[in-house]
Amino acid sequence: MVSRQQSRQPLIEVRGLVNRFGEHTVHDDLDLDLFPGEILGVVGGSGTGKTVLLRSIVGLLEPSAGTVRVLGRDLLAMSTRERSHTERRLGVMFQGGALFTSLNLQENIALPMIEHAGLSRANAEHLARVKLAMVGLPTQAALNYPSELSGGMVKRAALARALALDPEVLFLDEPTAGLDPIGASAFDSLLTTLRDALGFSVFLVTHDLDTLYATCDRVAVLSEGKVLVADSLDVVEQQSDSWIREYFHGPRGRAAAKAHRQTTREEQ
Ligand SMILES: Nc1ncnc2c1ncn2[C@@H]1O[C@H](COP(=O)(O)OP(=O)(O)OP(=O)(O)O)[C@@H](O)[C@H]1O
Repeated sequence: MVSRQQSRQPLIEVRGLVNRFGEHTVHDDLDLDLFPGEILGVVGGSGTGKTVLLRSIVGLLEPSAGTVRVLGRDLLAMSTRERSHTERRLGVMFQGGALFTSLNLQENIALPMIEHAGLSRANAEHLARVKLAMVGLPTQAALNYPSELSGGMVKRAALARALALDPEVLFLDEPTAGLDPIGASAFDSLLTTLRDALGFSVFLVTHDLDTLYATCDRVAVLSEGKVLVADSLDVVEQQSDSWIREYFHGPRGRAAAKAHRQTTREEQ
């Protein structure tokens, strides 16, 4: 796996981030960077604030303090117009997909193109069919409604929607949750293939160890309100922190690492 971040300006720069809900401090002076072209995995125990961090970066949640620079600009200091322009350069795939159940797939994916890029309905639906093909869905699925699809197909459709406006950064929140191992592994391959082909960067919140090993250039571990470490898996695995040891060196972590090393050997 290629590490692409060296000596590049980060696309996303989070500095001194604080997020509080009442008495509960979720982030306390958190720093994190996302570099061009990389897939950054974000992990941590339940409730460590992975989703809150994602929401703070994409502008869905106003942090209590700190700065978030997105594509070189301070998100919180932008005018509403600039902010909405910047937010269009970010694609987000939420947990569960969040597709509109009353729209078929091509309508779901065309919607952001009509609303934000001003495309005609016909052009948007044509492009939506291209996006659906790009994520590996059969042509006829364009006219299906989300309820008519398998979990794996819904995930692919949600990915197509996140890619509708050709984002520079893609944010994924637990994209393989609920998929069987074969479906999850197919999603991992799709993600790396699309990243290699289109060159976007990925902020990937996940609990899925196989996904981490199969896709990530770097992994950031959240703990006690901060990023404990953000580095390659080889480095992260070696940290002495108890959660990291349990996560990466427990039975599931060992199995994922072993499977990854075997796949890497077979590919060489
Ligand atoms: N709008 C909100 N109001 C109050 N508390 C919130 C809000 N959003 C998140 N929280 C709290 O912030 C903490 C972090 O939530 P978050 O969903 O980011 O965790 P997470 O690391 O993504 O967890 P998981 O791995 O279980 O999905 C949780 O304790 C949650 O209850």
